[in-house]
Amino acid sequence: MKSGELFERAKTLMPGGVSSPVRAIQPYPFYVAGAAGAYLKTLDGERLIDCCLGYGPLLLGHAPDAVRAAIEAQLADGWLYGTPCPGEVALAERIAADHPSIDMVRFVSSGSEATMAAIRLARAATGRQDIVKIEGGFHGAHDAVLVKAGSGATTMGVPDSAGVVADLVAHTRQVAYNDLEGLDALLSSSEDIAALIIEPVMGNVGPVLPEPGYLQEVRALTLDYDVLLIFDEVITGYRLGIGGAQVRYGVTPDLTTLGKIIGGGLPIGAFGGRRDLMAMVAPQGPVYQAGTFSGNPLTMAAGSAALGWLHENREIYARLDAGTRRIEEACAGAGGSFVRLGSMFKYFFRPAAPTNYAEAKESDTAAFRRFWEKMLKKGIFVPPSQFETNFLSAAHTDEIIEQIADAYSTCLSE
Ligand SMILES: Cc1ncc(COP(=O)(O)O)c(C=O)c1O
Ligand SMILES: N[C@H](C=O)CCC(=O)O
Repeated sequence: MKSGELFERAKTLMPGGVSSPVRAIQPYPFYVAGAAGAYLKTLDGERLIDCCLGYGPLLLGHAPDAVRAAIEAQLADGWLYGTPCPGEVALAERIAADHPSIDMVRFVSSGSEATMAAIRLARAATGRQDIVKIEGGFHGAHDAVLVKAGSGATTMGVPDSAGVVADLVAHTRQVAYNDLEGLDALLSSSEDIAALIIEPVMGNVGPVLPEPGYLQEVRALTLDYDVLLIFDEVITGYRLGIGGAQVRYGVTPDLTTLGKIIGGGLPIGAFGGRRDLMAMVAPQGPVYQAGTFSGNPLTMAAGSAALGWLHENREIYARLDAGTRRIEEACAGAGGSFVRLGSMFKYFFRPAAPTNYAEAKESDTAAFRRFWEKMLKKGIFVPPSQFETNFLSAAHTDEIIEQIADAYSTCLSE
């Protein structure tokens, strides 16, 4: 009950008692005393298998040796300089080499900052004002993208935030995922569209997967209408393999946003793209963007260590893909739908796998909540929302995956 007492104190000090809305599990969230490998240790003395993994960054699991060693080595040399550090050049080289779309990159401190800056850059480069986003796509918590946003905005039932200037969101147009006709109609309806921003695989309402050919056609349409294509790979970057969704699907956007995994578990974001576009970013160009903690040496060291490890251990992608397949098998016949891609997965309380936001929202969220509680009692922590993706990490051994599969099978049949 230590967590319950702490949450009571927290609620008097922080809105909802938390630092990010999705964490406000009712009646109270568990507080974490420590984390290692695939496990969280709660303040109440429980040991949980973690399938939330910080909402995606921890592809190597908690506190992996390779990343910890890099952080410790950097700690000895300080952790904030306010001048360039060698680590940012190394991480930029790695990211540019891995992503067909990225010639140059700017580091920021969160995925939200990355998408905000990428949109500003797209507007500046095209001289146009509107952007198109996908219904249910989540690109962080800044004004332009808080319209029909997924993640906590859907879970809490407030898809549009209070306090957002109506004139600004009037420039954010929406289209359903996997709807090419709708996209074509929207792009043809206006000459003031700067960019389409899209999670290539939707990660904040499930996962929801692209239908065959969808992303290729999105690229073709944006080229036809001369609209910039921004892939938001904050979740999918390095999660779906080296080079993320753009390599997996063979589609090269104009700009890419990254975050989560590239920081090795420390706060990060990045946006990158073609040289002619990135040359517009200050101080090289007129698009202002800045940050005290951007490219800080600690995150750069952690990020390079994580990405270096992934390069050396690429076999984990196939192993984790087999892992989510094993969990899928355990859910067969339970009446809902299982969606998975590599180490991303979700069981939807809806008979057919959703193809877009509207369909995902048809899921039985009360049934999800009952299931979530049963899983927690069995020692498995999955994100506390039907609309957040579950993850596996390299620390999830085949034995641990078997335990997860067993828990799914039992909790869904009870
Ligand atoms: C696809 C996507 N884009 C952007 C963001 C924003 O990233 P951050 O939480 O680091 O601001 C997130 C997650 O929050 C995300 O999942
Ligand atoms: N879905 C979000 C990011 O991917 C969850 C993180 C948060 O809102 O705290």
